[in-house]
Amino acid sequence: MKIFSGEQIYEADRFTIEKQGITSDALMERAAMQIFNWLHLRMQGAPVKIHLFCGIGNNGGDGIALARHLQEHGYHIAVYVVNYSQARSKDFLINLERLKDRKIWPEFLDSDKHFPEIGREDIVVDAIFGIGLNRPPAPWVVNLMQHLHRSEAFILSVDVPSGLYTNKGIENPDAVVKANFVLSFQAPKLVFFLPETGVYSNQWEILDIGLDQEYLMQTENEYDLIGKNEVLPLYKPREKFAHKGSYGHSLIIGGSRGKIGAVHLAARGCLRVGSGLVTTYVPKCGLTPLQSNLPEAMVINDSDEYYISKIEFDITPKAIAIGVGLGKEKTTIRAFTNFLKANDLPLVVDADALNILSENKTLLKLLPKESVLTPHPKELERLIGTWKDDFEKLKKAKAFSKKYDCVLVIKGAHTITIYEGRGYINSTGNPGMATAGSGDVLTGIITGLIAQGYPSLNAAVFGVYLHGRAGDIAIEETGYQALIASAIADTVGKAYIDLFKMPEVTQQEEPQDETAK
Ligand SMILES: NC(=O)C1=CN([C@@H]2O[C@H](COP(=O)(O)OP(=O)(O)OC[C@H]3O[C@@H](n4cnc5c(N)ncnc54)[C@H](OP(=O)(O)O)[C@@H]3O)[C@@H](O)[C@H]2O)[C@@H](O)CC1
Ligand SMILES: Nc1ncnc2c1ncn2[C@@H]1O[C@H](COP(=O)(O)OP(=O)(O)O)[C@@H](O)[C@H]1O
Ligand SMILES: [K+]
Repeated sequence: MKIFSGEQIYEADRFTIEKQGITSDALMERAAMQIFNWLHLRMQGAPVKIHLFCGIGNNGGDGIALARHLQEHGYHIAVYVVNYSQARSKDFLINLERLKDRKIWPEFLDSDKHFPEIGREDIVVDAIFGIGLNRPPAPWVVNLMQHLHRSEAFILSVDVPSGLYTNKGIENPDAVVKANFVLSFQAPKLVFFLPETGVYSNQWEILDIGLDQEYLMQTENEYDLIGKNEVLPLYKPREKFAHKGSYGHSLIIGGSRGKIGAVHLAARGCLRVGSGLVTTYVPKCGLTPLQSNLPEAMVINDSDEYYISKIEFDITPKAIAIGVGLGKEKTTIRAFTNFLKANDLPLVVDADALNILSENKTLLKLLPKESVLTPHPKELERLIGTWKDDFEKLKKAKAFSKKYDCVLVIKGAHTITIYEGRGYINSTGNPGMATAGSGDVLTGIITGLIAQGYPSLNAAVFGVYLHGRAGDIAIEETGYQALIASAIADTVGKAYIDLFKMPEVTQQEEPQDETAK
């Protein structure tokens, strides 16, 4: 699903209004109607008090129009205009008049002297600022936001949590509404997925307000949200007459004393994703545990007992993973450097191999084209330096990916894969996956996909999706806390099967055809 910038949404607005020959307030009416329907379906007329806090722009206009619909359906409402500016938008004013015509008189707030009382069981609609925020809110508006939070009422934000910019980070964490739910128009917003801003949108849903499909299809976007629909076209089916050689030989290089498990987990993910053959390359101490616990994987031993000291093998893998459990012994750094100088096979680089690259940046030039790098946030910082906010992080990540022609997989709650100036935001996964070794499993999965012939970018995007989906399916049995990395690997099969499951359709009563009786 495409994610658009603020400017693109405004442009889509203009385009739609012109092409469909409608007024801008008709579009606002659609938006308000959609929110009303959403709420009405869930509340069914319940006598809960709904407090609507409306700014003076179009976000506020949506709130004011929503208030009218709620009132018309008998809901118990209180409307407040958060009067932070005199520059009221045209459609806000139109809707304010419509409200007054129905004898609803909003309370105007313009200082923190008299904030209304809000009960814990009430509902707050936050329509203070939308995507038009362009400077910090006034201190009294910040106090109002805190007042909303203190009430502990359920907060439903219209379009975005008020106080979030669409194109830059947060200046003051108190100046953003923490929404329990966000109803966003037409397309998800990038801020829902970034770690600093995503925490303000606990849950979100998209409401289709009928913006022009042609515009939406043709407009080039920088970020995509990756779900089942996006990965299905990447999937490569298995051929009837295939043999294990058809699906690639993966080599996983890593491990050190006490960290052989990381290689086991990567190899397990690699096998489960379908790599035809998997060989691990580990120090001698890894031989017995690997052979006893993961008989499907082959083992090549380094000459050193505890650390990788020389990377030499006589197989020709289709893809190589390097770094899991590797450590940073001097001898290992030397071995890794010599390996990079000689290697031209596709690489997935993780963990300590990334840290070695960060400390020896000249080595980055030795990476084969389209190598996949899978840093978690700390490893990313070591690679690209610090950032002032998530937007700068993405900018730096794109520059880095371009400079070294690599696919950068920024791991997190919503892992973002960066390549050729574009970002692919993953939609699967859960907090149960914040567990030791889950990143190692991902490394193995991506490597196994490359070995099967997936191009690096597709392997990264698809691999991240499958890994997250496996985690989501696995927690149905384990819950968040008890999920462990090997279970993620072992559930990859179910994640594949799930790709081809149709979404469950709720049974709807067919309208009776009288003539058929
Ligand atoms: N296609 C869609 O998705 C549709 C979207 N719709 C809705 O429109 C919303 C966007 O509306 P919007 O452009 O009027 O901006 P909004 O966020 O209401 O801000 C109001 C104005 O306040 C100002 N301002 C900014 N910061 C400020 C500050 N700190 N303190 C004081 N003032 C500040 C700034 O104006 P300025 O003063 O800079 O001229 C700004 O313009 C969108 O989120 C959605 O809810 C639907 O109605 C229809 C279809
Ligand atoms: N809250 C979360 N939601 C979804 N996925 C998560 C979450 N926390 C971690 N993950 C995923 O788990 C993996 C953790 O990787 P990493 O930090 O390298 O762990 P390790 O080094 O222990 O293997 C990443 O793929 C990340 O995206
Ligand atoms: K809002």
